[in-house]
Amino acid sequence: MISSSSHFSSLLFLRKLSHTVFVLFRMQGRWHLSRSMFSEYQKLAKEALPKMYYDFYAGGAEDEYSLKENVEAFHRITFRPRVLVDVSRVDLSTTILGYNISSPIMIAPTAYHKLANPEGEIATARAAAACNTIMVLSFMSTCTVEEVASSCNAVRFFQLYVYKRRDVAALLVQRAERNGYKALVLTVDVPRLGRREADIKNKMISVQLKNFDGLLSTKVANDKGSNLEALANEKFDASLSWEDLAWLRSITNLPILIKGILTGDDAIKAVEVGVSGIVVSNHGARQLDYSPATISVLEEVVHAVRGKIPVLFDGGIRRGTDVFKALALGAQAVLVGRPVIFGLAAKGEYGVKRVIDMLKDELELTMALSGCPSLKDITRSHVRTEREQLHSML
Ligand SMILES: Cc1cc2nc3c(=O)[nH]c(=O)nc-3n(C[C@H](O)[C@H](O)[C@H](O)COP(=O)(O)O)c2cc1C
Ligand SMILES: CCCCC(=O)C(=O)O
Repeated sequence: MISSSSHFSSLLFLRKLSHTVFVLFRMQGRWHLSRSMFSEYQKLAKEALPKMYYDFYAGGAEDEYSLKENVEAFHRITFRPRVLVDVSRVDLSTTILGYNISSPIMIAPTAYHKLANPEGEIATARAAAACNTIMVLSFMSTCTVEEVASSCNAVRFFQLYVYKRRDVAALLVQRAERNGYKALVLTVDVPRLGRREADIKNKMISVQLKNFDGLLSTKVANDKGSNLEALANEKFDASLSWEDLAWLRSITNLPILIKGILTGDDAIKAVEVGVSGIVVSNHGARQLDYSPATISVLEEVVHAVRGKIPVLFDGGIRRGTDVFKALALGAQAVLVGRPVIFGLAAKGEYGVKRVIDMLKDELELTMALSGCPSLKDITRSHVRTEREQLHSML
């Protein structure tokens, strides 16, 4: 059904498979969603994608307990807002490893963007540049390190998996360094791939990745289950350990961040081996099911690190209020995974930009309503965790 209004040149009411009704409206030659909520982008992505790809992007490991918890644990944290603070200007800008970005919302490394949109990681990188934020390019990207580097001037970090073929990892690190990537993000929570049951049922494909052309084959084709799982279990080096950080440091001058820390103990080890930062992450609940919701362990990690290195955070960020909560509990910035992919699948580069802008707008409003004109004004006492709520009832 199409109608028009005095405000918008045209309106399109859509009734989705679920019971939600929302409105697409055309303004200044572009289509916009009336309520640009994550769930609406997720629905659009679901409709746009073949089931196999949607399930790969959306899914988690086994019972998907952690997948739900990553999101729901945020719902159990409430605010302690302050009033009568001048919030006529709210400043979201920050600095990560010395790079200025417009807000503390970065793009997490996620594999296979061309399965979501033909432009793949190039579209995502251009959106990152337009939003003036940092994109972490996945080791398993479908566009090459060089293609993404030459597509835009976004500050880019490179995520690293270490294959048994260490020479391949070393070569990719050199290529990233040569092409202006500013840091390495070593992902440490995939000695083997988690059991993702939808991918097993769908026989998820594993395509040849251009980054590895002439080096090794990443294409697996059997019909025994997830080809991606077969690939990871064949190629990834499950012997990788803390000692190997010395090897990594010996082959690069880039700062190294470790992604996949969930305990204070491991955070202390990360500080000891001299990395430049850590990312508190359970890999979007795709690896070890029943690992804790990441927001529930952030504070433990922050305490262990004692301000020695920056702590970044990912997992379950769907709203600006979630970003605020993570910052209040000590994160320097957050990374978002699925929201970016759903934006990309629904509307390409524009969709990624919209998703990031939506989170930024929501964060700005949350800061204004909590009495925080800048990020440094956000403190631990602006939130109330579930534990604190339970204590106050005793
Ligand atoms: C489809 C998909 C692919 C991913 N691929 C990678 C990857 O290649 N490397 C990596 O370090 N993390 C990968 N991750 C994990 C993300 O970097 C991030 O930890 C997670 O998505 C954050 O949770 P969120 O999706 O709830 O924002 C992937 C996550 C998803 C959903
Ligand atoms: C084989 C690894 C695939 C990318 C990844 O890290 C993920 O799907 O979570």
